[in-house]
Amino acid sequence: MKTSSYSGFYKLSPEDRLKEVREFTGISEEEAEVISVPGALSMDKADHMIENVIGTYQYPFGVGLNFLINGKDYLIPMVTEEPSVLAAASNAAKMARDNGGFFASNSGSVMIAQVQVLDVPDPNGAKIRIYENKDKIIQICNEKDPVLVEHGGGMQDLDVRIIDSIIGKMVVVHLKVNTLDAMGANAVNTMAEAVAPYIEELTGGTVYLRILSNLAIHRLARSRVTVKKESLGGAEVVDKIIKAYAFAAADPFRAATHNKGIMNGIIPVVIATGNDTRAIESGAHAYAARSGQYTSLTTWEKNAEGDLVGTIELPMAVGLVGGATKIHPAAQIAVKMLGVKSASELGEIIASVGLAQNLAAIKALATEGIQRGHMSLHARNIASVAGAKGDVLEKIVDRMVKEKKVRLEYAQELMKEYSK
Ligand SMILES: CC(C)(COP(=O)([O-])OP(=O)([O-])OC[C@H]1O[C@@H](n2cnc3c(N)ncnc32)[C@H](O)[C@@H]1OP(=O)([O-])[O-])[C@@H](O)C(=O)NCCC(=O)NCCSC(=O)C[C@@](C)(O)CC(=O)[O-]
Ligand SMILES: NC(=O)C1=CN([C@@H]2O[C@H](COP(=O)(O)OP(=O)(O)OC[C@H]3O[C@@H](n4cnc5c(N)ncnc54)[C@H](OP(=O)(O)O)[C@@H]3O)[C@@H](O)[C@H]2O)C=CC1
Repeated sequence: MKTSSYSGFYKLSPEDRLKEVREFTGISEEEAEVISVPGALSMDKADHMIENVIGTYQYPFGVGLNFLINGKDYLIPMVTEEPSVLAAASNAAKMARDNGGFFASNSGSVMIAQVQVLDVPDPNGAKIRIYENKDKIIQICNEKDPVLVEHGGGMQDLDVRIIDSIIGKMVVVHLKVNTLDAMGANAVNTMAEAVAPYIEELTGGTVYLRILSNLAIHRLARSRVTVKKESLGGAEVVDKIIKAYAFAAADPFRAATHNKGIMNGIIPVVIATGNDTRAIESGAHAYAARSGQYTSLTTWEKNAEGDLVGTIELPMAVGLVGGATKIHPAAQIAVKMLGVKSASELGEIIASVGLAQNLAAIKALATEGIQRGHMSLHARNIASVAGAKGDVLEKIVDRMVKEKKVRLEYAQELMKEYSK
């Protein structure tokens, strides 16, 4: 495998796929074993990750193909339980590839920590006193993380907000911290706790919560793609995709499902690289609702040539140091497979996968419907649950898809028929 583009990859055996992946990514035989041999996460490691450990739990690990992002080829490590997701991502990346793939960027890696102050006698005066003493606040925070500062990060700026609430006015300080290659939760929470007494001194109030915000508006990942109308099946398909997008942009009921389709691509990469899925989900959905109405995380429009232009922008608090990324052996292989040099680069890739995933889903929805592609792959799941293997499994899948009866009872009925 010389590039991330590989037609018919899915027809290979899992062993042959891994050989191809090794050739492209340069992972060693021992590293490959970490993902191919069950039990890579030892009980000892697991016991150090969470509490009350009694075992480990496995998910399939696959690769998204055909991705070209900022002119570089990537094989995307994806861990998910849902059939058709990797096929769909690879499918969209293949269509995008014909026209240069994805172009991604980011807004930097600044996280927000919130310090909530109550019972402030003069909130407006307190706000200005906090701004006046910004340098001292920065100094107190940065003393807590010399390593981050040494690498060029640390607290850089702050915002002060006065919020009306059911218990009266509260002053909320946003510490803006460049956490570089860390997701940053631990780093910013430590700073927020350290600076709280000084904030109380400045405001005359009482500090309550000191915690990061997952609405990471200063840590956005962005990606765009232009797909030739010919790669999509013609101008009519472009129009249909734009109509599908218009529905999501206008209606929160549809936007929730549209964005779920985006997360179908995003979360598997977040899991594979050992990052925090809840942080990414909450950030994405809060960002989608920032105008007051929950809406689509992507946009789709037509350019002057009639080709389809898609964009995505969302908070992307992922890290390469800290969290599970540095503990889970498979997460380290996933990061190595990507060959990423910074957390921002990882964020750009993840946003591009989300955009690709959305394209595949809405193209299917706007044309033939989701069931043919999705259900034909889901059928393999159902046939397997019914106990089918090998040739019999393939025959049962074929029958269920052709007869449009992808149901467990029918798979069981066919199982009986083929076992006679
Ligand atoms: C499923 C496909 C890709 C079939 O699509 P197709 O047109 O039958 O595919 P194809 O045979 O023309 O193949 C095109 C490429 O797709 C990939 N591909 C094709 N088949 C496989 C496979 N078996 N295993 C791995 N990869 C596969 C592969 O890269 C292949 O290139 P090739 O290798 O042939 O050069 C298409 O129908 C599709 O993209 N569907 C979208 C499916 C989807 O979005 N699934 C997510 C679950 S549904 C959901 O949860 C989200 C949703 C829908 O509700 C979101 C929303 O509402 O917006
Ligand atoms: N609301 C939320 O989302 C919350 C999430 N979490 C969890 O927090 C975890 C992530 O915390 P995080 O702070 O990222 O992890 P860590 O605290 O483990 O790692 C970050 C630290 O690594 C050190 N470091 C070394 N090299 C670098 C570099 N190049 N760039 C940045 N930092 C570097 C820094 O200093 P030093 O060595 O001095 O530490 C930095 O503070 C996740 O597991 C998440 O689930 C926790 C609370 C809330």
